[in-house]
Amino acid sequence: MTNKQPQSRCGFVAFIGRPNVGKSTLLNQLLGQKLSITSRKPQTTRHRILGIDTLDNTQMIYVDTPGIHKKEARAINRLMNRAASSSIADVDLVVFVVENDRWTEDDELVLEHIKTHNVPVILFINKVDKIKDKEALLPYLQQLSTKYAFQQIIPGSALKNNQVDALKNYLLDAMPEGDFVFPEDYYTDRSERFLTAEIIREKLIRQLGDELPYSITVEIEQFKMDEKGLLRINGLILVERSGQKSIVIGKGGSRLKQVGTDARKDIERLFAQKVFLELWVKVKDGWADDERALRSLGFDESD
Ligand SMILES: Nc1nc2c(ncn2[C@@H]2O[C@H](COP(=O)(O)OP(=O)(O)OP(=O)(O)O)[C@@H](O)[C@H]2O)c(=O)[nH]1
Repeated sequence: MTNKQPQSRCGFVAFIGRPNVGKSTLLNQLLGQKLSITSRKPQTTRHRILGIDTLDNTQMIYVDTPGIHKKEARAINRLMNRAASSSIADVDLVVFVVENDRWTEDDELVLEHIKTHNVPVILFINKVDKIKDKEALLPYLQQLSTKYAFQQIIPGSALKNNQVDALKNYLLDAMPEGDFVFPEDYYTDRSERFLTAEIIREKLIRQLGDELPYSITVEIEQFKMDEKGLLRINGLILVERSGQKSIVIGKGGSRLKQVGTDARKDIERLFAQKVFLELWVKVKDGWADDERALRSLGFDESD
């Protein structure tokens, strides 16, 4: 018998539900500290955001969908829901979040929307901590189970972290076999890195003014939360000539240090999070033998 390696699994999970039912809170709980960075950013739920949860050989990519509410629902087949539906169309599982004790017209609309896609749906009934007498939930559960052939109905509380593990275990089991889409240390989408790179670039421009060539680029090499809850970021500043490198670094490293300090403060404010930022400067000339940089330019071996 061959010694078979455990097959990796990877899938997309969409979170959907009317506004205020607790989707962000639930995502935060599922991801632990990982997503709290994203969620503290204003307006995240307006956009589709990704949280990436990699556990052993399984990677789950959480897709948050924009809230659906009545006004917008009138245009349900148009604009706003394009984002939501595209994220439903290509996911492996949908987590439909509703509130403990009431099923509203908006919930119905969300369900109608979900029904148009042939994906398995888990119903998470949130905020049950608000209900003193749990028995009172039973008729509601009964009622909901007749609405759709949900894979699973899980009553719980995102806020109190109640039954969130049960949901997570279900998600883990439901992920199809496949390679990871993101590196293991990715827990947010690229926009986090992009914003960070932009802040560093802005500080460089401010520090260097006219001395700075347009073509300076910043790459975020590492973006990772350590076990102490410190966000560790390594930024690589790419310049075109070695003369520019010394300009960026400044006398005794003073300029780069200033850029780093200013950027770190802004990044900390953006993510509401302590940050450790390290910056390096490299000359782009070396790109020819830098595989990563070549890839970022769109070349690979098959070209
Ligand atoms: N009691 C209780 N409150 C909760 C629970 N989950 C979330 N909330 C509260 O409900 C409110 C809305 O939660 P969010 O996570 O922001 O809801 P959302 O669905 O992401 O909302 P949108 O961003 O508008 O789509 C917040 O005040 C949360 O603290 C829960 O399990 N129990």
